[in-house]
Amino acid sequence: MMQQYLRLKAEAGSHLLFYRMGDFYEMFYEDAERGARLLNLTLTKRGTSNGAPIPMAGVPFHAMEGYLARLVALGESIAICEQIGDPATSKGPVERKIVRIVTPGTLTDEALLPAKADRMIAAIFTSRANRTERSGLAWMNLASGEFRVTECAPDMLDTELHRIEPAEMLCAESRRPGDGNGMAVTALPDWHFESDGARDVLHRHFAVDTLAGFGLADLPVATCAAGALLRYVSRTQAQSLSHIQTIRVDQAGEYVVLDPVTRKNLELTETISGESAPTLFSTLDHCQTPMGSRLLRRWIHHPLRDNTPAQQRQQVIATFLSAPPGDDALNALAPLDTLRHMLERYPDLERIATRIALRSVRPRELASLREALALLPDVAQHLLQAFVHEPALDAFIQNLSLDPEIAHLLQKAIDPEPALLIREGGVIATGFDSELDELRRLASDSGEFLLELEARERERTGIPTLRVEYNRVHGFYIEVSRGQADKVPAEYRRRQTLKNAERYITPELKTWEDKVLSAKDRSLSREKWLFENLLEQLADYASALSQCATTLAEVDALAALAEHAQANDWTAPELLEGNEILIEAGRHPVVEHSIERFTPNDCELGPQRRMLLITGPNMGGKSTYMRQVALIALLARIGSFVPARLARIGRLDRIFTRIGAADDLAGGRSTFMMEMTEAASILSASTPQSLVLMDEIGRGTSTYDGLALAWSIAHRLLSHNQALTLFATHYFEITRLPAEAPGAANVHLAAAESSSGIVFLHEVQPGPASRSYGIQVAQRAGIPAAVIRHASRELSRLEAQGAPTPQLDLFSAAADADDATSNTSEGDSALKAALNDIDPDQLTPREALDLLYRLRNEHL
Ligand SMILES: Nc1ncnc2c1ncn2[C@@H]1O[C@H](COP(=O)(O)OP(=O)(O)OP(=O)(O)O)[C@@H](O)[C@H]1O
Repeated sequence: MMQQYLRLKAEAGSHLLFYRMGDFYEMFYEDAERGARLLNLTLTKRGTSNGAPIPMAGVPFHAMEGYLARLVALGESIAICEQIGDPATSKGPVERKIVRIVTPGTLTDEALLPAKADRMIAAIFTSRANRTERSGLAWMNLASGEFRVTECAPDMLDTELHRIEPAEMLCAESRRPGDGNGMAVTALPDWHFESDGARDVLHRHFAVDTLAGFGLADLPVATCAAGALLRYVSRTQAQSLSHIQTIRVDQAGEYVVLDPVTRKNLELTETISGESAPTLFSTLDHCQTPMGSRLLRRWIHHPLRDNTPAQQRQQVIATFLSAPPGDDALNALAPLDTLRHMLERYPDLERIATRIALRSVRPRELASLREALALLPDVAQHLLQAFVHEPALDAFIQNLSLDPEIAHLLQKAIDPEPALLIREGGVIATGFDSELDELRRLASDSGEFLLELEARERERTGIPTLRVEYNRVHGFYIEVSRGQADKVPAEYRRRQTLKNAERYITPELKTWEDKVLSAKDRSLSREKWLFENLLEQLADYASALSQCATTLAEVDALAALAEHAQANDWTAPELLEGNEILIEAGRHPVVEHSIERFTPNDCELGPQRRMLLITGPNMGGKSTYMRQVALIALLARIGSFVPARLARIGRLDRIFTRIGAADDLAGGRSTFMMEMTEAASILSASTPQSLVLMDEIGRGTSTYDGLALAWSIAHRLLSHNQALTLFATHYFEITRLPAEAPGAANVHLAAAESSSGIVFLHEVQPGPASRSYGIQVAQRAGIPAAVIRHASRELSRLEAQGAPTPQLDLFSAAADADDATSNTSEGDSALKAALNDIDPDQLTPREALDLLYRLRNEHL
């Protein structure tokens, strides 16, 4: 057996091997040690190898899913090996085979997948193409069948990976990145990425001779990544990947680029501290189905640059909101609410469709699919009748009309309440197959025959206590008490002797038993065969089903956005072609829920007013204001309504944020270094179509260095990048920038002082703030009164001394100073040389006086 194990382990490579033995999956050697440690299992021993005991650890087969989920969450991959031979007929160990490989990125099992997030697997490859270094990226959502590729410059790879958020990343062995960024990294042999081989894998899968039809002709590096990815994923699945039907190219420029820092700072789907709520997604996710939630999450991470698709979504939301409630009192729900109630009853159709394609769907999923399909016409009907005519809704209605044959087939084939697993039987409905019905009747119709036999035998033998019974070990038997045993007829054969009774079998009972037991076996295998046939038939509908699931997800996500817009008084933003952002009475979409009275604020940015310098006290609301502007712009770009009285949002290519940094200790970079790295990337990549958020740049170093840097960065953004910028700062000196540079304007968050301390008004007003109120804020934070008094005295002293205000243009000031110093030192040395040349003892008093005058004239 160990030989067989070692052969399979060699096949499994670095994956943990779950080796099926009876009711357990066992792990051996290092796998056992690793598995026991990760899963907290008892490590035992089995046999020896070279005299040393072999470590072993196992999990019960019925609990495998839970253990797999835990291992996958830890980034492990597992090869599952099953017994495929028949133990009764095998000589030596039963034949075993690796039937499935579970890796973090290739999950399709409901139990292992998060309901509200996609699990992607990606492959990256960087190589030279047309004399420039390019990075190719291919990614797949195995659970939905989505397969995409893109190419980018190598320095954008990290940004692209954060957009996709793969759970597992494949790379070439020789180009393994140092840090997986929380993803499980799997290195593959370099030749998997080799161009001809990769192309070949794709050609064979899609049964095509050229990839030009998919738009891959100009993406040679991405093609290599796509081939390697498809090869890897096929190996992990026992079934063909027939549901991967196409490959889509993500065009550069399709989405507003959000770098990893910005996704984090804006708390789109995760808070800065790593929680899942409150985030923009958790606030908006009123979806009724898991596939709707997943789509909404994808939308939030993929704001659109083009206005048209965003406007289409907006239009549907507006249509959902404009329909009045029904007339009759019984049906007083607004059509949107009715729609959402209908969606509530849908299972995860998207994933069921995939498991149909992979032939791994469970009987109960088919039952829920049957119920869901019965509801489809109602949803389509409702979309048609309750809302005004709208082209996008027409397309939805069309996609929701599936071939009725599939519902019909499920209705006929699947039992109203099917068993959990096909191997238990009880999945195929009565009436679907006459042979199965007959076998089932034979297998279960035992009651009457046995009663009749018992009555007949009692009468024939004259033993009134004679009983016909069954147990699993001995099968059917006739039991007679010991005292009556001498009365049994000659054809009774003894099966078992107990203390007080004898058990017999008769030829008639034996024949009947054989028939029943074999009928049971035959009915189970007939049922399994019928189920497999059914899956084959259903597989033909998998792509129509998945199309229908996508449509339901879209309807659900749009209905959720409509619901949120209605409940929170959001408005439809106007999407413009130019680069401008105009917001009236805007609110922060997440913070407005955690605060009783949120103060709305305006924002106006455009070609003539590209930068707002935002000042105001700590806690005044600067960060909230900046984030709310970015989030409103982002919401507009995903096609949602926005929290504002009015919003006009132009096209954006990127959103950048540089908001308070935490030390990147793991990456070995200090706060200041992080701050400057982020600022550097903004200065190098932002354009007039970018929205840039800069919060307190420069505060991580000494005052003058910080101020000088902040000033110069603001200046550069304004004059060179010309990006739409919100620039919050505590350096009041910078508020003089608008006087020098047109295109910048000062605003401040207002605060007032009252007898009980400072009051934050959270209102954005024109002009710079007059003071910083740092000491008042510190007082509110609970700094001891003695310290506050001391600080106030110190402040008055500094103000009285007229603490030097640094020159604004510090760099040129420094340069001037440098010049001055160098002049002085040159003068010094000339003076020194002149003095050195003098011999005072040789000078008359008159000559000494003349020399003194001369030196003064020359050197002062
Ligand atoms: N528009 C608003 N209406 C009501 N409350 C607000 C508003 N904006 C911010 N706040 C509240 O004020 C608090 C401080 O806001 P924020 O962190 O944005 O201030 P800040 O000026 O950036 O402070 P710091 O300079 O210390 O970072 C927030 O936690 C929020 O509760």
